[in-house]
Amino acid sequence: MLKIEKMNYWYQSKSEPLYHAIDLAFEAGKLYGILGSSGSGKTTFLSLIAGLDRPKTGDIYYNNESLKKIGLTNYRNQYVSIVFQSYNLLPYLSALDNIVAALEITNSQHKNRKTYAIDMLAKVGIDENLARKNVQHLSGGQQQRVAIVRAMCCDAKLVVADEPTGNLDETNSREIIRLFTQLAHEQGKCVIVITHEKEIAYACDVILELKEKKFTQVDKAPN
Ligand SMILES: Nc1ncnc2c1ncn2[C@@H]1O[C@H](COP(=O)(O)OP(=O)(O)OP(=O)(O)O)[C@@H](O)[C@H]1O
Repeated sequence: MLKIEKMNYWYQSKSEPLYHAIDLAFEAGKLYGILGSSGSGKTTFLSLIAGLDRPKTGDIYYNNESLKKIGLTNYRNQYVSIVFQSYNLLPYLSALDNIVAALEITNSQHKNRKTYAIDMLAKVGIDENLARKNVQHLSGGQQQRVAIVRAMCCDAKLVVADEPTGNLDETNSREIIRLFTQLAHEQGKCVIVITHEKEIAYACDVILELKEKKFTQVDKAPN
């Protein structure tokens, strides 16, 4: 689904590139965990594959089409969903209205967007009563579930998440990873999650570690 060829990036203020030219591929239906020490370039990598910034060299292909050709705005609107550590929900709106707004922005074809949003929220344990509350009154775990429902409802086949469990306790973190696994295995999406937590990474189908400017696949420890 996503192919990265000879990609590199550097910040103007830094004297050297962040990576050795990256060649990497991500498939649909799989959950990927990305590990790496602080400052290794994980968030920058995610912003490049999410189309928030452009590689300085090399290219990224979505279903064999270059992002340069697709256009970054088009790519972000249609093909990719982003889940942040800080949830990034629209404040002052209810969970329900957050989902309906996302369905409107992405021009979802669902006939009754409100009913669809209520059904989807119920699937992650947010009942209608809770769904009608201002999101700021929900707990961190509940807000992150709303953010994941937003990714689930949109047609985007690629979901990228930056430390989605960073602010959550163990129980909520497990639940979030379960939802990501569902997105990959049941909805056939390609889900790429950056995490500091080894347990989260080990729950993924493929673990990649960014170390010394290179991505290396990490073998899963035997159970
Ligand atoms: N806007 C920027 N301008 C200049 N340098 C930056 C900028 N953003 C990040 N950097 C630097 O680029 C390097 C990679 O940053 P990045 O945030 O991608 O790393 P990370 O692996 O996600 O780190 P963390 O795990 O701490 O979030 C770091 O040295 C960081 O200081």
